Amino acid sequence: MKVAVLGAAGGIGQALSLLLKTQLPAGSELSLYDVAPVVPGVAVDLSHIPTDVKVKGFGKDDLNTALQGCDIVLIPAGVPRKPGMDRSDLFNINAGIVRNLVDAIADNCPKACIGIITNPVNTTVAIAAEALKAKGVYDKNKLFGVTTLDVIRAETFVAELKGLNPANVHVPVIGGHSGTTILPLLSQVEGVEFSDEEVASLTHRIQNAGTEVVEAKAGGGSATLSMGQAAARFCLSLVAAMRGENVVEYTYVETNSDDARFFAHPVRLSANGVEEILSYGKLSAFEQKAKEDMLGGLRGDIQLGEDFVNKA
Ligand SMILES: NC(=O)C1=CN([C@@H]2O[C@H](COP(=O)(O)OP(=O)(O)OC[C@H]3O[C@@H](n4cnc5c(N)ncnc54)[C@H](O)[C@@H]3O)[C@@H](O)[C@H]2O)C=CC1
Ligand SMILES: O=C([O-])CC(=O)C(=O)O
Repeated sequence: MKVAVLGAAGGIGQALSLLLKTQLPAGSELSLYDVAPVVPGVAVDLSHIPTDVKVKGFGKDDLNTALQGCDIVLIPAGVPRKPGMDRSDLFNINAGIVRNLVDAIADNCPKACIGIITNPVNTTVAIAAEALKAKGVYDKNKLFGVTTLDVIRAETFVAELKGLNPANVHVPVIGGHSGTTILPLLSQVEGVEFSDEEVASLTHRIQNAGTEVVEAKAGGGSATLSMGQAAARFCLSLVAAMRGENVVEYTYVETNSDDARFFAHPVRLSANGVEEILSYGKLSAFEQKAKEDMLGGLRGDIQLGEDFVNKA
C-alpha cells in the first residue's frame, strides 16, 4: 500500500503523517510532498520511528516522483482560516493549489483514491472532479471529501453531554463541510434521547466547531491535530476496504440524489473506492428543514468549483 500526503509539512500533514507511520499495515510506503523546504526533514524525523512503513520526503520540484505508484493520495495542502474568515474565503488561494495537485495525480497515479481535506471542501472536491474529467480519468468512486472531522466532533460532543464513552457513540453527519451545510442526524443516535433545545444547541456546536478552534488558536491556524486523527481514520478505513474488509464511512462523494451533486453520505468502501452509497435514512422534521434550507448554498459552492475549471 502506498499513500501520499500532499501538504505533508503543514499542521495537518505532520500529524496525519505521524499517525500513518505508526498505523499503516506493515510493508506500506508513505510519500510526503510539500513546497515547504522542511519536508525532507519531516520524512527523516518520521523514518526514525521503528515501524515497517517506509517514509520518503519530496520537495517542491518532485511532485511527479512522489505520486508514482500511489494507491491513496490525501491532500491537506493549502492555507487555513484565521479568525473572522469563512472557509469560502480560502477559495482564491486553495482552488489553484488543488487544481495543480489533482492534475499531477491524473498524470502519475490516475487510479488512486483521492481524499480532499483542503478547504473549502464543498468546492475543492468539485474542482478535483472537473480537473480529473478534463484529463479523461475521473472515477467518481475514487474521489472523497474528507468530512470525518465532523463525525468525530459530533461523537465527542454527544458523549460529553450525555456522560457516555465516545467510543460507543455513533453520529451520522451528512451534507457538506461548512456552516449549516454540516448536518448531524441526532435523531438517529442509538440509545440517546435529546430535548429540542439540546438538538438545536448540539447541531449549532457541531456546525461551528471549526470556528471554535480557529478562535481559540487566535490567528495561529485551524484544527490540525483532530483533523490529523480524522484523516488517518478515513485513510485507514480505505486501506482496510482495499484489503477486503467491509467498512462504512461518512464522506462527501458524488451522488445521483436530488440533494446536490456532492453530498456526504454513509458509503460502503471496497478495493475500488465507493462500493455503494447508502441511504442516510429518515430525517426528523428539524433535520429535514435544516437540509432544505442549506441545499441552495451547497449547490452554489459546488457550481463555483465546476466553473473554476470549466470557465477558466
Ligand atoms: N476537511 C477538513 O475537515 C479540514 C480542512 N482543513 C483545511 O486543510 C488545509 C491545511 O490546513 P493546515 O494543515 O492547518 O495548514 P498549514 O498551513 O499548517 O499547512 C499547509 C501546508 O500546505 C503546504 N502547501 C501550500 N501549497 C502547496 C502546494 N502547492 N503543494 C504542496 N503543499 C503545499 C504548505 O507549505 C504547508 O506546509 C486548509 O485549507 C484547512 O482549511 C483544516 C481542518 C479541517
Ligand atoms: O474550520 C476550519 O477552517 C477548518 C475546518 O474545516 C474544520 O476545523 O472543520
